[in-house]
Amino acid sequence: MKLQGAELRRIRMPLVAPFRTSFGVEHERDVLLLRVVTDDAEGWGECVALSDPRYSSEYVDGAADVLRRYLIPALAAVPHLDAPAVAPALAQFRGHRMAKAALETAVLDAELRAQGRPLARELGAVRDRVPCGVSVGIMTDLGRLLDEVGRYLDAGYVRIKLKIQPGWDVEPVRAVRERFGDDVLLQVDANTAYTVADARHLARLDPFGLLLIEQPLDEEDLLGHAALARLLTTPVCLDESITSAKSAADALTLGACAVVNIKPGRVGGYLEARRVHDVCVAHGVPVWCGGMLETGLGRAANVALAALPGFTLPGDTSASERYYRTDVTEPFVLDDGHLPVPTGPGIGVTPLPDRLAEVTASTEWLPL
Ligand SMILES: CSCC[C@@H](NC(=O)CCC(=O)O)C(=O)O
Ligand SMILES: [Mg+2]
Repeated sequence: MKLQGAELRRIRMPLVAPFRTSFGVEHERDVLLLRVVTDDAEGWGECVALSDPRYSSEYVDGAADVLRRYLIPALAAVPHLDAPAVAPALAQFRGHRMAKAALETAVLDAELRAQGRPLARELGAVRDRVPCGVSVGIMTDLGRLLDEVGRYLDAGYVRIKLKIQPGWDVEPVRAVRERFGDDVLLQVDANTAYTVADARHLARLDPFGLLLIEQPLDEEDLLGHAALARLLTTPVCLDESITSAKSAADALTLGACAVVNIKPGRVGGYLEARRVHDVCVAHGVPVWCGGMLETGLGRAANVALAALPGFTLPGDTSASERYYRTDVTEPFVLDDGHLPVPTGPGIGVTPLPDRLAEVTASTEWLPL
């Protein structure tokens, strides 16, 4: 393939409700979508970077800038472009994994659409639907939390994840256990809000039979997570710390985690995400697919990834309505707690033109 041009599109997606984590509150997603035009086909990629550099160092304006000035021009120089050629062509630029992931995904989507191959098949999916968990934000009071958890369980979600932070951790977990029982699959996500000095406090979560505690410490503190893992019975899962297959191998070798949350945007794309999966499977470590409040475009690709054999825990692959009143694609609708794996070529979905126009804030065409 030869890259002929690329469109950077910013869309504004209001959330159905504010989503609060230990690093802030999201009311609306300012999403960067990428459409690449090649001589064979077009392809779509969604950049998962948030508006501000609070989850990681990336943010959406920075991703747009690095794509416009460095990443897209670098691909224009590749004579025979295909998805495996993207990462090597971009390796000269440091970091910016979410921006690189969006670009690689768009190239992969175009390549697979041209071949008529679904992404799930390309990645090695073994399932045609995936069980879905849901992420529940930090609330103002326990009553509202329990109402929201009850609604998600009634909707059929097979796993509940609670966002936690100092001052909102043991009590919400206890309240959910007391109201919904010990059989509900339950986990927590701290988004780096604690330090290893909080180990004794975090051990108070151990009696509640959690599946895992996600990213309790700073993303660079692998040794702290290894020390914490020795003090807790709840398995430690890493999210922000795992930025590549190599970093997954390092974390596992150090005993820093027993479970890995795989997010394609965080690790630089779906091809690296598969490598992270393969490393974890080789170590006998379960993985699950994390989420970044993706629209149906990123959601479709995540559901394909979540169908790989090592994804043995329910992911944050919720229905479109968890976050959006109207998605930019046909909505993903929960069916008996599962989402179907897209079967169309490439990521298997495309934006609905009218809906895309409604939410578009800006478009920028980069001729190459
Ligand atoms: C805006 S918070 C995004 C990062 C967070 N993601 C979720 O909690 C799941 C979000 C989703 O369902 O897409 C995480 O650290 O795992
Ligand atoms: Mg997380």
